[in-house]
Amino acid sequence: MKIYFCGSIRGGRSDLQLYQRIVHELHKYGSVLTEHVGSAELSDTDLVEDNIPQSPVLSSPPVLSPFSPVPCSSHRQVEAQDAFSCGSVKVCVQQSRESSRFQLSDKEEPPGLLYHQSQRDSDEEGEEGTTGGDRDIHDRDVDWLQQSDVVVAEVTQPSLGVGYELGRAVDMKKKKTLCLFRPSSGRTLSAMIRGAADGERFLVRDYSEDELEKILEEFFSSLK
Ligand SMILES: O=c1[nH]c(=O)n([C@H]2C[C@H](O)[C@@H](COP(=O)(O)O)O2)cc1CO
Repeated sequence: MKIYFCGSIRGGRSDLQLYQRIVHELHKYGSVLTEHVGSAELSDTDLVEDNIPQSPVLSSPPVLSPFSPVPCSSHRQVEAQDAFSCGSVKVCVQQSRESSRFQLSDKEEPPGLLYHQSQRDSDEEGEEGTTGGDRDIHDRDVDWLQQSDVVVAEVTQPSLGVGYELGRAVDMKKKKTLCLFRPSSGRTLSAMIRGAADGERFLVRDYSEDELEKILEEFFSSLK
């Protein structure tokens, strides 16, 4: 069985470790065409001190100093001077090489407040060194999508690429698709994904990480 796994790359790599677990698990059921989605080489979550987050609404950056890492796989906690209240807040920030972006963690993120670094050139992100660049990545992935027997997507971290792949998969009439979403993230899944669920060919499953193996087992045994 050929499995196409979708997970965020340029959309943000905060779920990388989970993608690795999913890819590992999917190997039990077939060959995973998009193994690279779980590759640690496509991410770099090290906090670089000269890349201090800047608020788009402030003339000077908030004062941030590195704080000891919290027991959170993909974020670091920093203490930040809150320029709005003049108080001190603790926030989790994330920076990945793919997005060059700092983002407040899901749990602590006030609505609409994100600290962004400017994006790097797109050819520095995702799969580097692909000779034909983004065109080759796109064409190869659409080809793999067509070849695949099933699509499994982790959709908690929003990603344009994953959304696009799922839209294309819906149009490939016999493609069975499982979308996995973690409500514990505090996010709300796009209506364009949840609303596409038909309970048969396109499934959307809310889950927690400890249910992963069981859910995949159920999904793949339902295909037999
Ligand atoms: O370098 C890449 N390689 C690649 O295969 N993709 C595909 C696979 C992923 O499921 C999806 C991720 O999209 P995005 O990068 O917009 O988060 O797109 C995406 C990129 C970068 O956009």
